[in-house]
Amino acid sequence: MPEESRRAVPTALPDADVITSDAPGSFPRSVMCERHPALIRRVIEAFPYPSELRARLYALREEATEGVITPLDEDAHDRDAWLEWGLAEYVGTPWTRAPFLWAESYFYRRLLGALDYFGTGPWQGVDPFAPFKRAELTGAEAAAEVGALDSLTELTPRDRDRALLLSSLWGNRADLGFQVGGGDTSAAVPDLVCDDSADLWELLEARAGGRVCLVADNAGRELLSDLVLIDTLLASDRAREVVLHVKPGPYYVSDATTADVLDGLRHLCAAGGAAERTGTRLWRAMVHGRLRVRAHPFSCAPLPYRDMPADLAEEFASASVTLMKGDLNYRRLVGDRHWPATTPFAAVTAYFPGTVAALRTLKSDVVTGLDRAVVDGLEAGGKAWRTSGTHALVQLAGA
Ligand SMILES: O=P(O)(O)OC[C@@]1(O)O[C@H](CO)[C@@H](O)[C@@H]1O
Repeated sequence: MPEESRRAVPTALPDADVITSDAPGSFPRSVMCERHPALIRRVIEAFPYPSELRARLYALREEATEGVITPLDEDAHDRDAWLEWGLAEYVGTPWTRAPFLWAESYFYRRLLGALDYFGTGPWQGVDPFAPFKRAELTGAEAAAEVGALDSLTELTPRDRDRALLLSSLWGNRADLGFQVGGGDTSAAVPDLVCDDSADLWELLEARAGGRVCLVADNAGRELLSDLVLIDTLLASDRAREVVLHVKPGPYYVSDATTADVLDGLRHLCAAGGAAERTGTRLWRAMVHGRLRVRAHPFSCAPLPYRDMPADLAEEFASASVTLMKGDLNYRRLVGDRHWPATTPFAAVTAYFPGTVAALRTLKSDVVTGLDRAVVDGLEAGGKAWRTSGTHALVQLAGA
């Protein structure tokens, strides 16, 4: 079994195979062999890349769908990090045989490399996903959600809290990689297969005045709702400080970077009404240090959080709660394995330093912490409830 984590999983947990994209017809296989080629096609259509960059993208598409993993260039700036993350072990392995989490992450690193994102030439730092993220931020849905902030004042504080948490959770379905794969983001608020939100708000009240870490997922609409959630935590002093973890570079199409946070803030400030007041408070919070943005290299690592470095563990340990947003962060939090869905969430996150809450729309196979009856009901429904984006969860552990 390929090693997904570099640290042994405690024996108290059920034996669960690491998820790979080896099985024909599986969701991971469709991501590696259909969604990624579709993404390469969309990126090429979105930019007037010169032929040598297009050729590299086509070569990556061939390698990542039918070939074996090849190493980074000797002079790659992050080669040591990737060697630390297991690159030498996987070179020569068919992409579909490596852990899905590892291979998918490496695909995005290689895509940036193919486009000279880390180079010193004219394409340095050009985010290949920027057009998609920008279009989502300026789209009709985002405008409607921003406009809805004006009516939040009509809600009771409790209802406002619930609405904001659901918005942050619901926003997670709007990830562009999911949409590239034909995911439906138009359905109503996702069914909650597990809902610890009441306990989460109770904990935030009890630990008022602490530091909340929010590990962001997608830019655009999801990030806007995360920013509004952060504002309400700061304005109500349920958080003295919020540390917003973003990615150090473009990742998984729509994952948020610092540039996306600034785009989101400017979008709120320019929207007028309650959105403008929210954006202005958040801008001031950043200036005065109550809202800090962090872009740790491990946020783009191909490994589970079980392998996180000490400095990141210390930061999460110091938080009153760490809010983990999205599907990819969930996979990294619990370990991307074929866990039985009833495996206790507390058991698979027992390693995590401090209290952690996952807010996630289900868009991939892994899930834990569900009641048997809920699983039986979902399975009876016959639909691809794990990957369709129609269900979501709020799970809390380590309180
Ligand atoms: O973390 P997000 O944005 O909620 O979702 C990311 C994600 O669901 O998209 C990929 C498929 O496109 C999955 O492999 C991955 O987990």
